[in-house]
Amino acid sequence: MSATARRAAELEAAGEKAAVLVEALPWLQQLQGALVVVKYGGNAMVDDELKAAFAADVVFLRLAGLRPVVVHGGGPQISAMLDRLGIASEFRGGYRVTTPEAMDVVRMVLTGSVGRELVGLVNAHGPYAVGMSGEDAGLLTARRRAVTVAADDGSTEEVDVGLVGDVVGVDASAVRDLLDAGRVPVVSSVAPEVDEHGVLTGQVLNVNADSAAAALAVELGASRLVVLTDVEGLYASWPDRSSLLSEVSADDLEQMLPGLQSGMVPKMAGCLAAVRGGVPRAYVVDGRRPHSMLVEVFTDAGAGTMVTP
Ligand SMILES: Nc1ncnc2c1ncn2[C@@H]1O[C@H](COP(=O)(O)OP(=O)(O)O)[C@@H](O)[C@H]1O
Ligand SMILES: CC(=O)N[C@@H](CCC(=O)OP(=O)(O)O)C(=O)O
Repeated sequence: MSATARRAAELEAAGEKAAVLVEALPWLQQLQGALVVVKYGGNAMVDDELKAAFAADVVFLRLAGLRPVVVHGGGPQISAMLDRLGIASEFRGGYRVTTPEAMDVVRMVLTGSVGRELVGLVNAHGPYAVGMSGEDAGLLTARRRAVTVAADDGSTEEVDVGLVGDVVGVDASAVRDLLDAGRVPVVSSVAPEVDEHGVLTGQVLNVNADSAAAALAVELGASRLVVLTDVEGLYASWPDRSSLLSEVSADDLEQMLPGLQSGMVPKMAGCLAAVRGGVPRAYVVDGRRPHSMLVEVFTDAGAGTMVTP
């Protein structure tokens, strides 16, 4: 390639980069100060490069004038540790059956390991991230839940999944304090249990991270809930790859919910709860693609599946 042709190619590439920045401009204006809850799922956080790209995206949101809050899972990491310790674990209806022994490991892995790692990756860019769990400053409280599982004959049964909770209370004042101080809260989904009178029992519960993110997004009045996962988005008839939905309304999603499988159950129930609770948009995006969150937030085309009220 001649020097002139190379120069022309460089200028064209620079123009394309500028076009991307210009496309982001209206979104940057619209989203100044907007609170965005980002749920980072365990299956999209098994690769070091992806984790670093995710942390950079979070810092980008913060420096672009948004207010990101990260809620993280860690299902595969919990399963790996349970395996190492020889503790059996299984999922029913998308939720981990959690014995007291497993609960200790869930808490240790989510708050003590996965959360710490994310905080470190974000803070490689500056002192932004502060890790906390649902136990800190009364952030979350939860009540035990049973899980409804569909049998092959079409009937449903209630299954006891042990120390698994639904969020019943959110006190987000500590999260707001951190946001006001310019920090990025990084939250793990372990929550103290309350009884039917709202009294703390002294037990902690394992809360699915999608459900925790949705509850926090509602309480914070978030502008967006972005759920990163290990699939392109929601498929209308999984696993038919031609059935990817770019958009779904809350009403249509509610109809689909009983037919969904495995990890998609709490994820889509969370998105539904978020938009029904006042969050204008919830997105499920492919966390295996680096920077998919930035594409979702700052481009016209978006990525993944958008849930609207
Ligand atoms: N209708 C569906 N659309 C997309 N994925 C589905 C669907 N039904 C089941 N799945 C499965 O759900 C998985 C995502 O859930 P999960 O593994 O719990 O994610 P995460 O770890 O990100 O929370 C996908 O990888 C896919 O295998
Ligand atoms: C009750 C329940 O299933 N809790 C989850 C909590 C972690 C989580 O949600 O992690 P992902 O987002 O990576 O799936 C679990 O034990 O795996």
